[in-house]
Amino acid sequence: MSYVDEVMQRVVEKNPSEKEFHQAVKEVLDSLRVVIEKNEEKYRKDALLERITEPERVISFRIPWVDDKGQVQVNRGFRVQFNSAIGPYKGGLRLHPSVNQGIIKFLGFEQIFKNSLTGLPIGGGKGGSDFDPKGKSDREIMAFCQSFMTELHKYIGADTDVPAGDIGVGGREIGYLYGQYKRLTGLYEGVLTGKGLTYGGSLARTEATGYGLVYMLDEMLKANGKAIAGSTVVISGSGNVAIYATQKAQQLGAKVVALSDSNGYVYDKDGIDLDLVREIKEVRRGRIKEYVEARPGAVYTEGKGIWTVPCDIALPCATQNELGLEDAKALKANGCYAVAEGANMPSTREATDFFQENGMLFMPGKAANAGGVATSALEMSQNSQRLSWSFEEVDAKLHEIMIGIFKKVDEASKRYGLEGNYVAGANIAGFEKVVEAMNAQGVV
Ligand SMILES: NC(=O)C1=CN([C@@H]2O[C@H](COP(=O)(O)OP(=O)(O)OC[C@H]3O[C@@H](n4cnc5c(N)ncnc54)[C@H](O)[C@@H]3O)[C@@H](O)[C@H]2O)C=CC1
Ligand SMILES: O=C(O)CCC(=O)C(=O)O
Repeated sequence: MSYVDEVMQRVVEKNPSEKEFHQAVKEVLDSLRVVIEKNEEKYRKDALLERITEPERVISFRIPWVDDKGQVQVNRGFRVQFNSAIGPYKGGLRLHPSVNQGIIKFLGFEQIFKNSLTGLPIGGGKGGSDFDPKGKSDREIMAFCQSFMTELHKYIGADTDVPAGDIGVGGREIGYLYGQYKRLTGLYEGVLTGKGLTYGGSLARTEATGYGLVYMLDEMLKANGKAIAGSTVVISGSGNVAIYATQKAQQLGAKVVALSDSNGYVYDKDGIDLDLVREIKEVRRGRIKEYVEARPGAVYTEGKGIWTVPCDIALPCATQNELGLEDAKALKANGCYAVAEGANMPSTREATDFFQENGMLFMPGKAANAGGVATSALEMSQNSQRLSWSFEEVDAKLHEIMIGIFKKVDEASKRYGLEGNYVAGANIAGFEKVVEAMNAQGVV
């Protein structure tokens, strides 16, 4: 059996029931076959793949908090500190009822390679809880965040592990988490990113993941003789990533015709009114179906199905495995030629293979959505310098970083004779830097 297959088998045996983690590891290891085969014995002797697929540390803890009725609730919290070869652990916190150890491990594993691709000194980590923020009052959100940080603060720090937002964690939650960290430690330091602008946040971090996704899309299209201007775009989700991807795509001349949330999707043939979406989602914290109340020309459909809306470009920006094989086929049948992932692992392996086997351009999340974490690293730099850069300065750096990531991904795919396979390019280029750093630091 090849070394890659052996390790894959062991990952499944050692982590039963963590199916998203298996999926993420398999995708990376399959891409790395061409690299590993060149020096299989050395990698095997160094147990390199065993080390890279085993988190340095998995922390799991109880989060008790009191709801508005006076009832004590108990959630489970996680922080997976996956790999610190190239810098302090860095990655978001997710609050969603689906969160479990396998999901946090898949996200932490992806984060290692994504963070490596940014070119910045950040290792991979991820955390979260099965707490459901939907329908909770502000006070309940604060009580939960304070209890979460009461445990988490023991394991994080500005130079050791720097969490940020992810699904269910935005500016409000980061504020409550930061306040509690400061209260417990007495430290005013850049221990979290995505902070508010009045207490150490960076301009353009809110926009960064969505903007970065569209900058990456732009590079991929240009390299393949196409352009964003004049295209029709479908974007899933209506949270942080989806909103700012919509904004940048519109600025570059695209028409975004659909957005969704976990209940259903809206189709607006005249183009999405983003101010209205922001009012519903960012101010009212409402549901996307409220959109059609103010835009009678738009149509709301309950349930899945957003990928049946005809488009040139699809940007999945909601959650993992939201786009399966049948969705991929529907996109292709309706003329879609490019997919770039704003979410982490939103396309199933079958869908990804379909895109690649059917001549569609496909950029995986770990390259396409790296602008968020890259700008978090820029927030860390500003915190260390005790300076704040202008929006234009941060945005220009983000743009440059996304262009750089595209070049690395493209170059790595070509070096292995896999031109146009950006999945392989991203995994290989991300892996190479981490491995070099791991080798330099000995058996750790
Ligand atoms: N916020 C960031 O900076 C980054 C986020 N990401 C990824 O982007 C994705 C979206 O994250 P955010 O926009 O930050 O979160 P968010 O909480 O602001 O928005 C999440 C959106 O996805 C939808 N959603 C969640 N679960 C769903 C489900 N099961 N089915 C359909 N829709 C669902 C929600 O309704 C919401 O519209 C996630 O995969 C996240 O890991 C990736 C890189 C950075
Ligand atoms: O900004 C960060 O540190 C993390 C963003 C994130 O969670 C991600 O890249 O998936």
